[in-house]
Amino acid sequence: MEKPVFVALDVANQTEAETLLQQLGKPQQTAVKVGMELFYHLGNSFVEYLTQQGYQVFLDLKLHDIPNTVYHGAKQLAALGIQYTTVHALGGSEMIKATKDGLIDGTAQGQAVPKLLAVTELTSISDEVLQNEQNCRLPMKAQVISLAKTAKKAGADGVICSPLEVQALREQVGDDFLYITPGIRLSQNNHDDQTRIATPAKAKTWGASGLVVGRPITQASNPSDVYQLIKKEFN
Ligand SMILES: O=c1ccn([C@@H]2O[C@H](COP(=O)(O)O)[C@@H](O)[C@H]2O)c(=O)[nH]1
Repeated sequence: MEKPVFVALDVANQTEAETLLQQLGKPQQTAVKVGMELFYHLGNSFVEYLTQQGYQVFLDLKLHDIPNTVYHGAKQLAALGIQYTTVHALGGSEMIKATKDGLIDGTAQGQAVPKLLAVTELTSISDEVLQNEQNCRLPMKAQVISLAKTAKKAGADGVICSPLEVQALREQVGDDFLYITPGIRLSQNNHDDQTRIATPAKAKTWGASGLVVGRPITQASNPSDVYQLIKKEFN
């Protein structure tokens, strides 16, 4: 089965989102990620529109709050018919478990429960920031592995991490877990605000379960060509 390459619809409004979707191709062959920019502007209705059109939808709101609040928030999100959503692993095992419970309780009977991905360390975070600003005593890879183990025990279906960490995660956390990786750049792209990056080919070699790609596609002169190229390189 083809592994998903989610296009991050990080655009300002519905017109821009629809233009991009038209360029990307058939909904049934397109996986999209809705993040805070579009969701805060268009809300649930656009997410429901995407699921009804047949897109595979990853709603990336990175929940991070007390367990009771994320439980009720996740319950609302599950009703949208999405396939994936996110919680911050740094919020701890009770928070992750509450998010999962909310997703289960909010999913209509007969529907699949959205997969819960726990964000480990954001791919924009460097080793330096991890040590000096987060005051973390572990190096990046060990910190990501530790968060992934916590997330797995708490019931998450996988993690968001950099491709740079996937090989070690597969060895230490297992193959029965999803490793979805943003921080994807083609060799000719600049890094933007990302620090832990890799090409789609490297992400494939290291065992990523799926990719998230934003600006390399959305800011390309031909987004469809770049999307197809990345899908081919990764699968
Ligand atoms: O650690 C993380 C978690 C989420 N993201 C999201 O992925 C895309 C990446 O966009 P690019 O333009 O390809 O950099 C974006 O929506 C982020 O919110 C991430 O980058 N890192």
